[in-house]
Order: sequence, then C-alpha cells, then structure tokens
Amino acid sequence: MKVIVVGPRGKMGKLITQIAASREDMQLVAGVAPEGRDYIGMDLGQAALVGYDLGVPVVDNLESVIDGCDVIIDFSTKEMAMVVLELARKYKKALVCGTTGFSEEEMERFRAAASEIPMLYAANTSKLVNVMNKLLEIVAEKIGEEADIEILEMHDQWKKDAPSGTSKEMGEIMAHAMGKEISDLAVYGRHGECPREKGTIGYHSLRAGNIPSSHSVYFGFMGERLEITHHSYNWECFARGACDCAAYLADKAPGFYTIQDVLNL
Ligand SMILES: NC(=O)C1=CN([C@@H]2O[C@H](COP(=O)(O)OP(=O)(O)OC[C@H]3O[C@@H](n4cnc5c(N)ncnc54)[C@H](OP(=O)(O)O)[C@@H]3O)[C@@H](O)[C@H]2O)C=CC1
Ligand SMILES: O=C(O)C1=N[C@H](C(=O)O)C[C@H](O)C1
Repeated sequence: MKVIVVGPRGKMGKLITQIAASREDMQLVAGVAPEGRDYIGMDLGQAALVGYDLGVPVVDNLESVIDGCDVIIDFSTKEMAMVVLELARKYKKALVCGTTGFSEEEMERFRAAASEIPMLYAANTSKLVNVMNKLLEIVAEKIGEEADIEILEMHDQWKKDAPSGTSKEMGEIMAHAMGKEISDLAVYGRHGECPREKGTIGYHSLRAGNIPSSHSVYFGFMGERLEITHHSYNWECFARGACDCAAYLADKAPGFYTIQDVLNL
C-alpha cells in the first residue's frame, strides 16, 4: 500500500512515518509539509527521524505527488485537512483523517466524501480509548439519566482545540445511549444552574506541559461515583492505530469507515 503522510514533522506525523516505514505492507511515497519550511526537499526518512533514508521527498504540494499513492494519512490542522479532503476526492484516493477540531459542517464534508472515496475519520485511533467508548455507552444507557456526568480531558500545552475530539465523541456516544442529542446536553465549564440537571454532560479541558492525552468520565451519584479513565503515556498508540486504519482501507470501496470497523468493536 502506497502511503502519503501529511505533516511528517508533527508529533503524530513523525510517529506515523516511523511506524509505516517499519511495516511490510506499507510503502511511503512522500510527506507533505507547509510551504516555506526548511525541511522541504529533505528525504522523508530524515525529516521524520526514521533513522535512515526512505528515498522519497518531503514536498509542499500534495497535488504534485498524490497520483503515486493509494492512501493519505492526515494528522495536521483543520485548515490543511480540508485541503487534503478536497484533493483526495478529486484524485479518488483513500483518506484516513485523525485531525480534530472540526465544526459539524466540516464533519459533514467528510461524510459526504464517502460516496466517492474510502474515507475513515477517527478522533482517536487508540484501541483502548475505543474500548472505553463501548463502556461509556453501556454505563450511560443504564444510569446516565440519574448521574452528574463530567468529562475531564488533559493534553499538552500546544494542543489547539478544546474540548478534544475524543471528549466530543464520548459526549455524543453517551447522549445517543440516553436517546438524546449532545447539543441538548452539553455544558462547557462550570457555568449555569447549580446543581445541573441530571444527565447533562459537562466538558472540562486542561492543557499542561507535555501530557500526551488523558480522558476521564465521572458519573456522580450521592455518596459514590464511577470513574472511567484512559491515559496514554506517549502518542505511539494513536500512530499505530492510524497505520492500522490505512491498512484497513486497502481493499475497500468508497464508504465511510470508522475505527470501530478496524478494531471489530
Ligand atoms: N485521532 C487521534 O488519535 C489523534 C489526533 N490528533 C490530532 O492530530 C492533529 C495533529 O496533532 P499533532 O501531531 O499533535 O500536532 P503538531 O502540531 O505536532 O503537528 C501538526 C503538523 O501539521 C503540519 N502542517 C500544518 N499545516 C500544514 C500544511 N498546510 N500542509 C502540510 N502540513 C501542515 C505541521 O507542520 P510544521 O511542523 O512544519 O509546522 C505539523 O508538522 C491535531 O488535530 C490533533 O488533535 C493527535 C493525536 C491523536
Ligand atoms: O492532540 C492530541 O494529542 C490528541 N488529540 C486527539 C483528540 O483531540 O481527542 C486524540 C488524543 O486525545 C490525542
């Protein structure tokens, strides 16, 4: 499978390139970086600290290399992800997007593209986070309406979006398990009525140091609480998941695929 990585110098892009380079079922064909960077033209293996040359370049124009790939893996910015999406559609290439921070209208553009290309969007590509999502679905369905539900996420100081894509997805999963829409349940920060209506979902975001990612969901009752938590120690679990998603698309027809399809959850 021939792979292009967008943002190969980023925290995720670097690891994705390193993992793809180590896989026998993947061949890297280029990395795509923003215009003007001093690593444009460098060998992708050097730019992404793979440790050896890959014999393919980092370029600043996806369109100049897109013909040579089967799949594009994008973990960049929400602006660049939209450019990548339109080019993937134009050239009929499979796309894995793990970038976060999109509006509902932008998410709809990913879903619409699925009629033309194999499209996999995943706000979190860790296996254990997606197992956690299954647990949240069960708990919210059983006791969500009676609980004070709080989502607390922590990330590094550089993360641009808040709440995280994962916590937004967790909120949606719990709302649907309660037969509701998240837009009717979401409360951002500790504002508004006190105590809050049961079953509403509070979002809290912390940004500190180099924390890779932590998500906790608290279900508060009187006299007891249930906490479900995932911690990642680095970004490797997400990068491995991203490569698994790309491999999953190898023989797929156009359609909207999810990480649950990949993990068979
Ligand atoms: N789905 C998941 O499981 C995960 C998702 N993410 C999401 O992935 C995204 C990236 O995260 P992270 O790696 O931490 O961020 P970084 O800021 O470390 O990396 C982003 C990369 O995108 C590159 N970039 C920016 N603009 C362009 C452009 N126009 N063309 C090409 N490349 C561009 C940057 O280039 P340069 O370095 O030159 O500035 C940078 O290398 C975020 O939205 C994050 O939330 C993160 C982890 C896991
Ligand atoms: O930016 C990150 O680091 C992460 N972003 C994703 C998100 O917004 O949920 C996934 C994971 O939490 C790491």
